[in-house]
Amino acid sequence: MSPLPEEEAVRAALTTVIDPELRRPITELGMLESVSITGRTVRIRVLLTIAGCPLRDTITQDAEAALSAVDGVERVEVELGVMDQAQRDALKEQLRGAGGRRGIPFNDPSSLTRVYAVASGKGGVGKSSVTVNLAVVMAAQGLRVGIVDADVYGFSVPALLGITQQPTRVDELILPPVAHGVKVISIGMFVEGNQPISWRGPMLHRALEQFLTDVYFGDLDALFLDLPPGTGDIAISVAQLLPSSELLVVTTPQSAAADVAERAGAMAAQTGQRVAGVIENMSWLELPDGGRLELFGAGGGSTLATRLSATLGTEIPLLGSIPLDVALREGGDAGTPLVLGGGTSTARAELTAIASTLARRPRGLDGLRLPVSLR
Ligand SMILES: Nc1ncnc2c1ncn2[C@@H]1O[C@H](COP(=O)(O)OP(=O)(O)OP(=O)(O)O)[C@@H](O)[C@H]1O
Repeated sequence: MSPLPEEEAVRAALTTVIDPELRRPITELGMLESVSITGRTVRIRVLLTIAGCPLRDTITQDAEAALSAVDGVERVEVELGVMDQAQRDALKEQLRGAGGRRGIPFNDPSSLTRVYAVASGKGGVGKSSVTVNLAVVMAAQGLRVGIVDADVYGFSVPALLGITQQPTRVDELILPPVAHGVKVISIGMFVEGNQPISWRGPMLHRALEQFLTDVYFGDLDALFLDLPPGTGDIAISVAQLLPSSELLVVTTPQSAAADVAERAGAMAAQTGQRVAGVIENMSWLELPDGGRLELFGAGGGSTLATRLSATLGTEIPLLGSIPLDVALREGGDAGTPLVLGGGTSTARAELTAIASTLARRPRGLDGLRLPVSLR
């Protein structure tokens, strides 16, 4: 018969129970109120941030599983409670840093998060599909990744990632849902059903500012912003609110699409943002005989990269060319991005290669920019 469970082992096991939204061990977040061991029975009391915490069952199950695996434990009882205001304040202070620092954490000089604003000239070129696949690949590679769906009129990121859960609010702090390892916030999570949004520029600016200030992303390696197509208010707000963000410009190979995308990329000359590169999507369709059908023509991506390099006076790379792939569209419809599935495909390989290139780019302090004003 195994020896009776020891408190040290029980507490060690609890460090593996991660709060699904905050993505940190419950033991570090002030959520573990008490542990008691009587013979082979372990009782713990866990404090949730709010009463209706949607992930209470996940936390309970994870704690039960972790404790059951401890030597000598035969019975586990998990009791749930709710933090009081003082405990919530302490948690918020811990998450935000001493003094409950407000402001956009990605602009902090110590932030090492690479911020990529994904832009396109025209709509429907696959900007959102590319964004979610890149983010999911990076998360699968072990990076901490977030997405802000800033495509206010055509928000689609939650559906592409299969998210139906609402963000949890801890007072004014918003905890983003996590899907496939990626923290996601979208304006679509704050509107009823499929309501159209008819906000004007200043409201959009404030909404985006609130996302960037009040949403707790924690330390991220990469943050993607899915912009609306074109060079509208949101693109300008992103440049103002996140001056160190870099643009990724998505286009199809069609020359007309590349022309429009050039305007979106060239905006960087006015905002002082960098362009991290061009991504060509829907580049060709692979035929059953192995041939390629260039449905939308050819060369738009490399033409765009060349022209942006000339306009901006710096080398802008074509990061990759992603073919049309039925599985990519199906994965989006099902909420399970293509890159998660098994099997091989050129689209998957290209997305993975682009994500690796972006993940390798260091974000040093030289990447920091001072805020610009375009008004
Ligand atoms: N490489 C691809 N192969 C097959 N289908 C694709 C590919 N890229 C995107 N699609 C499909 O094309 C449609 C448009 O893609 P998506 O919504 O990602 O574009 P978008 O540029 O973000 O559009 P918008 O900005 O107008 O919302 C979707 O149905 C998506 O599944």
